Amino acid sequence: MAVVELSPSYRTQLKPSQISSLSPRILYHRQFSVQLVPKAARAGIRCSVVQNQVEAPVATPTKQESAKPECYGIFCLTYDLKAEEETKLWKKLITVAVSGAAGMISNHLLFKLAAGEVFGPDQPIALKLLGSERSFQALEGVAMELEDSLYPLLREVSIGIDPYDIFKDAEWALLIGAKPRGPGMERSALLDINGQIFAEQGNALNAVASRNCKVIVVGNPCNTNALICLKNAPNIPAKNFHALTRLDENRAKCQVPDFLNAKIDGRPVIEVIKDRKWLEEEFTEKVQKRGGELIKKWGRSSAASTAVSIVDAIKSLVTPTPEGDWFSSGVYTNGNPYGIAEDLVFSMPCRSKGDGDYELVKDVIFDDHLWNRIKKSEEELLAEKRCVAHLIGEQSKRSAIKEVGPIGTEVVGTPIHVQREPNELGSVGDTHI
Ligand SMILES: NC(=O)C1=CN([C@@H]2O[C@H](COP(=O)(O)OP(=O)(O)OC[C@H]3O[C@@H](n4cnc5c(N)ncnc54)[C@H](O)[C@@H]3O)[C@@H](O)[C@H]2O)C=CC1
Ligand SMILES: O=C([O-])CC(=O)C(=O)O
Repeated sequence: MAVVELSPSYRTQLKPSQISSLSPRILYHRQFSVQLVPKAARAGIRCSVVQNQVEAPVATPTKQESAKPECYGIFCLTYDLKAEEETKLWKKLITVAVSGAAGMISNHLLFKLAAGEVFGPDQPIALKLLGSERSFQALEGVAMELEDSLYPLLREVSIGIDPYDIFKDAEWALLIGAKPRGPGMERSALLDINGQIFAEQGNALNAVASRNCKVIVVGNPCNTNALICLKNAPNIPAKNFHALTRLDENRAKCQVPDFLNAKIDGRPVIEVIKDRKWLEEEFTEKVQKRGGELIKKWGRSSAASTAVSIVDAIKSLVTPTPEGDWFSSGVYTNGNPYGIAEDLVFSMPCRSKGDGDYELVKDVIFDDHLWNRIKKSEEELLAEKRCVAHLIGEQSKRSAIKEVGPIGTEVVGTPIHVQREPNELGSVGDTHI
């Protein structure tokens, strides 16, 4: 393989970290005889590799370009892919923002995103990573590991702690950054700590993200955090906001799928598994308590399986749902067919055409047992909503806006101002609801 020598003048344009990480990437791209164009681009520096040479770059920074946040290390380079047949077929670059990027879940997720496991092997990706002040060094570590992984599809990485920088033009925002619960805690107890984060990030998305940005809220309690987020982002359709409830679907499937609607060998589960008590009590409770049980064992909440469920949740939106199937996602209840209170984020059966959007499945069946549990979840979410009235209430930009639901229903956000009662969140369930 040819070794590329960087000219001294080129080196002077780069930070030491960039120089040390340049060669492997260049060598990699050399294998495909790709022309390199450093994304100096941003700073106006250009160079190309032709026959083992790197042209000395010429720096021509412009005012507008230098105002942009700097991308990380080797990712300050982008490549002109003209020479590469395969990459000619690649789709247009997408920008994915991830908050809590230095945390446990992201540590699994980011590498799946960069590898093409989520958006596909022909989808180049720019990752914009949001951390907190405390986690900034760790965030740099994450970016270094992404560099070292040499993912061809990963075209850009930026890191920062200001959501207004990091969410700029984001087409997907995966909001993971939030405090996890510890052993013995209820998820709803995180509301006081985490709710504010999602109000701020909703505001930032509203100001700078793509107008059709798809948002997946993971930080707990994810349903109510998603509600807070969407209420603070009225410029983005409420339908674009999801709470990650997919982990529970996956957990349920690993025990036994939805026992009323699912089939085993073409026969309804309840005909095959006759033990109704097990289905109603043990099965449901097992799924419900799974997160807490794992925290007891690990001392921290699920990370790898959560990352997998985020991948599943996104893939369900970007690939057509197979005939007769559906997936679970926490979505805004705006004209829902199941009679769930409007103006909540509630897990619903969804289908997608693969365009990032979804429609609700209207004919899922419930029995009294399931219906009672659903109603308890609804009560719990209504109580959480009352607790965050100050984050979604009168100050909320969206609450003043009349929205038209998917089936033409007009819904007006109705802020409720109720003081938090100490035991109001006495939780009935432990599932993402
Ligand atoms: N919806 C679901 O199915 C699941 C949700 N979760 C939730 O996901 C969240 C994150 O979990 P982990 O990654 O395990 O936690 P973690 O503690 O490992 O990582 C969280 C990261 O977020 C950062 N952070 C905190 N505030 C931030 C802010 N305002 N902006 C950007 N970053 C910020 C922290 O510095 C930390 O690096 C928790 O709230 C947890 O309860 C966890 C598992 C499943
Ligand atoms: O239980 C938690 O706090 C984390 C989580 O949401 C889960 O594992 O389901």
